[in-house]
Amino acid sequence: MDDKVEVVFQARGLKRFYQMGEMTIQALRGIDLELHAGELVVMLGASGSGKSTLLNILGGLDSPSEGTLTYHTRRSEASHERSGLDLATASQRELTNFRRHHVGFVFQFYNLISSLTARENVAVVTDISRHPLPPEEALALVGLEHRLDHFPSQLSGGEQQRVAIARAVAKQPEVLLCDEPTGALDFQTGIRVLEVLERINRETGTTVAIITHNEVIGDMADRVIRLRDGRVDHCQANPKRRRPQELRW
Ligand SMILES: Nc1ncnc2c1ncn2[C@@H]1O[C@H](COP(=O)(O)OP(=O)(O)OP(=O)(O)O)[C@@H](O)[C@H]1O
Repeated sequence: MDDKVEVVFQARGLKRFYQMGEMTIQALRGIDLELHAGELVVMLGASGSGKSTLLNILGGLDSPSEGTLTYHTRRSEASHERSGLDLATASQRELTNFRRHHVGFVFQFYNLISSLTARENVAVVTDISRHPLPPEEALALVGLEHRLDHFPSQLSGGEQQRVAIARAVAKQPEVLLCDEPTGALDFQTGIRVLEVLERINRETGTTVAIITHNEVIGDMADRVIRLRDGRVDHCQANPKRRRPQELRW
């Protein structure tokens, strides 16, 4: 491995089982992987391959049944965090702290609060953050500086997703985890959202992981990780990242 690569997540033997009565569903069957600081990773896989399960575990929303998952922060406010936090054995308090200060989430459906404006939806998060961007700045980063006082119902689907991205990046997370961020959007709008994610990665150095079943999106990544049947099938570095506006599907 390149000496300069800084590991943000290291997963070893990650498994996630679901017990459904007599039946055990093996969503993850032993995942080994690393995510690197500052990279843009696309995780591809067929429906049911375990993508969302993995992303939820990386984000501290869920815990593995077996295995280890170490998170290394580049920030220095807590020495135990600096030396690596095992999310598999972390307490609820540590997981809450991790989610609040280190990761941002973007989901297929935007989960905005309908009674709050774009600015207020972002402020909900910045109010409890350690290093927040002003909501106006976060919204400018996603190209919505002219929509600050619009309510979700007054915004298009793509604009709502960009508010959701602004909300996720306003706390200046080290990692941005995106679960099918373009899944509910048409092609043009989806490209616009990918441009925003690419820009955030390029300009702020935030590690970005995007899960999708859309193979084409893999071309904009530094690395593509393919999941199959709860395992990493293949990991591949792209010689060159393509800009989202070059993608077609
Ligand atoms: N809460 C749950 N209870 C039981 N089984 C689950 C649960 N969540 C996921 N699974 C199962 O685990 C497997 C992996 O699911 P997961 O949602 O991670 O796949 P995915 O790759 O994200 O799929 P999709 O692209 O369709 O969203 C599937 O077989 C799914 O049915």
